[in-house]
Amino acid sequence: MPMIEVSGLVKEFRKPQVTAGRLAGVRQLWAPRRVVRAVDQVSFSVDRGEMVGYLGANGAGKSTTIKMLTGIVVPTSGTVRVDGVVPWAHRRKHAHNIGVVFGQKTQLWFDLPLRVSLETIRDLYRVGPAEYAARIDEFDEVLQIKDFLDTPIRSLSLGQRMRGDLAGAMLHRPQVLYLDEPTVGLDVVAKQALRDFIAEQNRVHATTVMITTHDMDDIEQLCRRIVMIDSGRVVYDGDLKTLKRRYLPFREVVITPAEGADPTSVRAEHADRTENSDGTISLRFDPERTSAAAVIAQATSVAEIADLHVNEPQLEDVVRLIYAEAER
Ligand SMILES: Nc1ncnc2c1ncn2[C@@H]1O[C@H](COP(=O)(O)OP(=O)(O)OP(=O)(O)O)[C@@H](O)[C@H]1O
Repeated sequence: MPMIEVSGLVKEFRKPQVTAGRLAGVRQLWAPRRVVRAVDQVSFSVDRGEMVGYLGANGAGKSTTIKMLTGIVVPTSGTVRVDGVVPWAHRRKHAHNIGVVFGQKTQLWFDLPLRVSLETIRDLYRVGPAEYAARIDEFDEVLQIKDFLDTPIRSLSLGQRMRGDLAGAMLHRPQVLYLDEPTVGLDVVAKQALRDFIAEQNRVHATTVMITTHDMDDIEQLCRRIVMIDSGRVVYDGDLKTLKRRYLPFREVVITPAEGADPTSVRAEHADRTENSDGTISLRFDPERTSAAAVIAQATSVAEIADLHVNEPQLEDVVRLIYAEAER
C-alpha cells in the first residue's frame, strides 16, 4: 500500500500585479490580483520505504507541494493522503507520521541549547526516556551530535545546525521524512554525514524519504526514483537510470595517448571518434550496442595510453533536456 498518495493536486496563489517603483508596497494593497498556479494537477504515489527526489528548477512548485504534503498549506483542489491521513485535516495525527527538514529554516529553538530542543520534541511526541537515550546514541554515531548538545542553536555552524535539525525531525521515528534542500550551503563533510544518516534511516527503519535538492550528489546517492516538475506539472516520474538513459543515451571514453603513441590508432568498433583540442580522444558510444569495457579494451590494444576516464551522463544535462522538451 502506498505511504503517500497525491491525486490531481492544485495550488493557486493570488498575487498583486504591481510593478516596482515608488510606494510599491502600499500600491500592492489595492492592486488587481492575478492567479499563479504553483502546483498544477500533480499526481504520484510513493510506497513505504521509497526514497524519491522531487526535482525541478527554481519556482517549479516543489516547496509548495511539500508544504501541502506536510499539512502547512491547504490545496486549492486535489487530494493527499499520507499513511491514509489527510495532512491538513488531521494535523496532529499526521505530525506523528512525518519529520520535516527545511534547509533554509531551523525548526529548533534558536536561543536554547540543542539538548533542550530535543527534550522538548521528546516530550511533545511522548518518546520514553529509554527510547530517547537509544535514539540519541544511534543518531550520534553518524551525526555526532553529542559534541554540541549543550550549545545554543544560534552558536552552531550551519553543518552542526542541520545535523541537529535532522536529529529533531527523526526523534519521534516518523514513517516519512521530507527534506527541502537539506544540504544547501554545507561543506563536503557535513553534506556526507547528512546523506549517510538519511540513507541509514531508510535502510534500517524503512523510512519513506522525499527530498528536494539542487545538489547532484544528493540525487545520485539518495534518490532511486525521480519525480520532476516544471511549472507545477509532473514532467517525469521514474528511476534515475532510465531518466539518464532516455535523455542522454550516449556515454564516452576519453583517452590520453602516451607520448609518442599514434593517436589515430585509438579507436573502437561502434564508437564515434573525436580528436579534442587538448590532445585527448573521445570515443562516444551507445551502451545498448557496446560497453565501456569493450571500447577501452579495443582502444588500448593498439595504442599505448597515458590516461583514460569514462564520462557518465550528467544530471544537469538531463534536467536541461527535459525542460527543453517540455517547452516544445
Ligand atoms: N505564499 C505564496 N504566495 C504567492 N505566490 C507563491 C507563494 N508561495 C509560492 N508562490 C509562487 O509559486 C510558485 C512556486 O513556488 P515554490 O516555492 O513552490 O517553487 P520551488 O520549486 O520550491 O522553488 P525554489 O527551488 O526556488 O524554492 C512560484 O511562482 C512562487 O512565486
